Formats: sequence, C-alpha cells, structure tokens
Amino acid sequence: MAPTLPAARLHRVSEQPTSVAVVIPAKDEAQRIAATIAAAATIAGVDLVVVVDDGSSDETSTVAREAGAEVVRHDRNQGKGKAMQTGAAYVARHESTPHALLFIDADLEGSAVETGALVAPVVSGAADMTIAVLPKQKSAGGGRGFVVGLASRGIERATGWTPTQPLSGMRCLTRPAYEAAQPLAAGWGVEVGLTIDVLRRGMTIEEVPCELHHRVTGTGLSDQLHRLSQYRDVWRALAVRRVRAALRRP
Ligand SMILES: O=c1ccn([C@@H]2O[C@H](COP(=O)(O)OP(=O)(O)O[C@H]3O[C@H](CO)[C@@H](O)[C@H](O)[C@H]3O)[C@@H](O)[C@H]2O)c(=O)[nH]1
Ligand SMILES: O=C(O)[C@H](O)COP(=O)(O)O
Repeated sequence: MAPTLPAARLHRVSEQPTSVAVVIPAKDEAQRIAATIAAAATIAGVDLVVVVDDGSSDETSTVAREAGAEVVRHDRNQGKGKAMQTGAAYVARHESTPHALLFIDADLEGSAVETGALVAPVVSGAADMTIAVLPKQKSAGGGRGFVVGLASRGIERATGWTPTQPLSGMRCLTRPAYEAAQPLAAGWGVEVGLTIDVLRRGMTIEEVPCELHHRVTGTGLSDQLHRLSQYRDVWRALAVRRVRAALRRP
C-alpha cells in the first residue's frame, strides 16, 4: 500500500515549481554576460533567462539579447535589489506555470552552469531557498571582512542562524519565498534581507557548495568605495528588519 502523506505535505508538493527562470542583474557586464547566459541556459529545467540591464553604459543589453536572453532595461542605475525585483516581475508577467527563480550574477561566465545544483532542493520541496557557497577564488580579494562580518552577525541576531557566505547572491527560491521578502531590500542589502525575511516566515534555507568563479573585489579606490556601499546597504537592510521586529513585539 502506498504510504499516506500528511495533507499539508501533499498540498506543498503540488505547489512546487517544475520550471526554472534565471534572473541576471547586470551593470556593465558586456564582457562576461554572453558566457554566463549560455551556461545558465543549459541548466535542467531552465526555460527562461532574463537579464536586467541596470542602467549599463556599455553594450550589456545588446550582447545579452544576441546571446538569447530576454532583456529588460533600467534607463538609470537602480541597484542590484531593484534589478532583481524587475527581473522577477518580468517572469511573473510571462509565465503560465509557476517557476522557481534562480538569481545569478552576470560575471560567472561558464561556471554559471554550476548553479544548477541550487535547483533540485527547491524543486523537490526540500528547501524554500538555496544559497551557493563558493570555493576560494583564484585571485585573492582585498576585503578585511567588515561587510561580511556585519552581514553575518546581523543575520545571526535576527534569526539565530549563521550563514557561511552571507553576501552570496546565487540563490534559487520558490515564488512564495520570494514574496516573503517583499519589497526586496535595496542595493547590496538584498541578500541579507532575503535571508532574514525567508527565515522569519518559518521557511527553510539550504546552503549548497557550487564551483563558481567570479570577478573578486580588489584593493583599489573603486573597490573600497564599492565595499562602503555594500556596508551602507547591508546596515540599512538590518536596521529596517530590527525596526520591524520591534514593532511586532507585544
Ligand atoms: O548597480 C548595480 C551593480 C551591480 N549589479 C550586478 O549585480 C551583480 C553583483 O555585482 P558585483 O559587482 O559582482 O558585486 P560583488 O561585490 O562581487 O558581489 C558580491 O556581493 C554582492 C552583495 O554585496 C552579491 O550580490 C554578489 O552575489 C556577491 O558576489 C552583478 O551581476 C552586477 O552586474 C547590478 O545589477 N546593479
Ligand atoms: O571583497 C569582498 O568580499 C566584499 O566586498 C566584502 O568585503 P569585506 O571583506 O570588507 O567584508
């Protein structure tokens, strides 16, 4: 006799997405975006690849379209969080059946295919969101751990869970998990916001090692300014969530 599944479990399985939409936020990525799209398109279950050109001043849109992606363009730069939001809204407008959302960065090139490992736990219902854990990168980065530390401690304080790589942007999630984090935190706060919001809803996260390679942030002035923006956005995402938690307390 077939084992009897609890009703809640049956209901959940029937809601699981079977297809996957890849969403790639991209700012000035003309050099790398074509290889990233080509690799992402080969992941099992992927039937839509959306690139959100976040106000690039290079040929990102043209290159992405030629590589076979659907392209949405922000006329002016709005930051990574907004770009992800625009991409997910595009998917919602164009899907006839629910898709899992696979967010990946534009600079992964061929290694983007490895993000396929993020899909199975979400499609099977084992996790509501998966997060890629990256190996040590070929070239050394120039960070001192300030942003990563702020993000890690903030997530831990808010949820009790300590992420391995709190800023990792390669994530696969169900639409309900995505909705749990609405509106997405702005800019570089988006990953921290997603993690806290999904866990606070009682949903589950699984970390998945993926052999990904990307452009690392170095030690120059623009790299340090980039870290400063990351710090500001992560701080804001945490502050908003601290206030929300305080307001919910009786
Ligand atoms: O205004 C922007 C800036 C960047 N991007 C895109 O966002 C992605 C990540 O940007 P990147 O310059 O690679 O940032 P990193 O500092 O290398 O990113 C690390 O840290 C970020 C959080 O701070 C995460 O989003 C990334 O996944 C993680 O690799 C790339 O596809 C960019 O093209 C935008 O869409 N809009
Ligand atoms: O280089 C990095 O990993 C990010 O920009 C974060 O910088 P951090 O090392 O200062 O946390």
